[in-house]
Amino acid sequence: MTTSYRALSRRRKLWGYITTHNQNLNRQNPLIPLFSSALFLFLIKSEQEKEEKRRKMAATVRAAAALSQPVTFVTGNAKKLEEVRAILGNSIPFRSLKIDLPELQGEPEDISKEKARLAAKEVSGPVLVEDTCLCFNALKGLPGPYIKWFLQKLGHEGLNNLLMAYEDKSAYALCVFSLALGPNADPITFLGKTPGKIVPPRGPNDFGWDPIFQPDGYDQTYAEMPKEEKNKISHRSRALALVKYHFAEAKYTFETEPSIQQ
Ligand SMILES: O=c1[nH]c(=O)c2ncn([C@@H]3O[C@H](COP(=O)(O)OP(=O)(O)OP(=O)(O)O)[C@@H](O)[C@H]3O)c2[nH]1
Ligand SMILES: [Mg+2]
Repeated sequence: MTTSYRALSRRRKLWGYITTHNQNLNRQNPLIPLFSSALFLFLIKSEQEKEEKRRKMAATVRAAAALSQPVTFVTGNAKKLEEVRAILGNSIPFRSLKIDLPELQGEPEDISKEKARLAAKEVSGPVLVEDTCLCFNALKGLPGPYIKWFLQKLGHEGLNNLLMAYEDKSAYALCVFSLALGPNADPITFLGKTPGKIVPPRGPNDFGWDPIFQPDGYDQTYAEMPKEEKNKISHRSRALALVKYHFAEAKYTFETEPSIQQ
């Protein structure tokens, strides 16, 4: 076991103190040298234990930050991947894998976390997934995570019709990213939300419900906006800003070469 310079000099000081005082005290009580040596050994031992603890803690932090491979973004949705690539650029080394994972029913965060657990098992390494919801305030947040199926069955017109009986057309787009550092790690979540309203479809029809969602403060729907504009204010970019911040703080290192974006 190696000993730090700080610990050695502390020990030298302590021994110096004990021997100087011993010379005076020895004359008064012959048991004092024995007692002071025991005290010295005790202090050294507890110092060694403290150092051992410090070393273990540093190793744990290093192990937590060392990932077996770059993060894999798992999604079955090519449009999502396109946006994630555009938003992240080269800020985080990641690769992608196209799997349409089964999805749990329930709250958005739980769905996203469970997706991450499944993905991490598939990949046997660190993964990033996301789950997107479109929530209508008049319907207390529904369709929410079930928007994919509502959109498939009802289309843009049907989604507008769901709100026909309500004056309140407000809605919000919610994105929940989950990062699992490995198959047995508890996923960490990052939420991004953009408020807006549901409108009759306008703009190109190339991504989901973009044509019927008009973000607050804008005259255009997501679909009508230039991609760069949507990526500045979208639910996805807001969640990814938190993901980026997390990576900057965590300073992960990779055991294999972090080849950027496959
Ligand atoms: O107009 C849109 N603008 C968006 O920004 C957006 N993001 C997602 N979606 C759609 O909303 C549902 C989410 O379901 P979802 O999160 O389960 O995604 P998914 O199943 O397509 O992919 P994934 O789960 O494999 O990642 C799916 O129908 C997606 O196409 C969007 N539509
Ligand atoms: Mg899905």
